[in-house]
Amino acid sequence: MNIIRVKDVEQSAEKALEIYQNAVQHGAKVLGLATGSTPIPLYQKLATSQIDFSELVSINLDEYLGLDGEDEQSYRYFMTKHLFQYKPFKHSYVPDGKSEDHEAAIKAYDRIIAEHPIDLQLLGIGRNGHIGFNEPGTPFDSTTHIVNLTQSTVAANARFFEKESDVPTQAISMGIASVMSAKKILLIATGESKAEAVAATINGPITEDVPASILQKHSDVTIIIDEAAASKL
Ligand SMILES: N[C@@H]1[C@@H](O)[C@H](O)[C@@H](COP(=O)(O)O)O[C@@H]1O
Repeated sequence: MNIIRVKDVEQSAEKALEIYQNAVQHGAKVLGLATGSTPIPLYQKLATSQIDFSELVSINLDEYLGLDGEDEQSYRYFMTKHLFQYKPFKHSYVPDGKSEDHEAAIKAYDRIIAEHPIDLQLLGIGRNGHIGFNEPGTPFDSTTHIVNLTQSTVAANARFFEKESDVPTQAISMGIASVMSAKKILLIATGESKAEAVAATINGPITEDVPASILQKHSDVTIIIDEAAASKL
């Protein structure tokens, strides 16, 4: 694991931008993307950068179940708002949260991942160590699947909704094995609320109780953390 400690959120985004510029210059064709508040400063820098994504494919980690791409709370909408409207990709895949046939949507997404091997996978991390929507206890060999969100995750994501009861309780998420199949992984964590999850991910045992701890087994992981997120290392 390559740990990059930075002073603050601004520096985390600057460092992450360098990694994207380098990856695209070296031929990256498929970018695995994440949502949540952590990647927003990076997306702002990518949106105003000189990088051309029009020949690249993006594959998002997850989507709430029951929301379609036009719903302002959906992750497809989030990605369009923060990145795709400024920097269109050749194709941007986001799991289908509105499919009537979840099994078909899951199989279709696994096929997309198999046909478009991810060169650089961006991750945030949940306060409980989840990656994507892979909550604690998710098998490390999981591929795309339907997840039941923990109360901690629903509460943490409620800030984007009118009220907590509006937060979907299920999602469709790339599995941990899907994430680990990426050639390169970049995890960004900022803020005190992630300090415990970061410490468990970097120094803790590899356990399904902390989904991100599996990253210790990946050959090319970079973790960018600010001082607050590094405070329990
Ligand atoms: N599905 C997303 C994750 O991909 C994200 O990493 C996490 C942390 O979000 P934030 O960066 O807002 O703390 O929230 C959600 O659960």
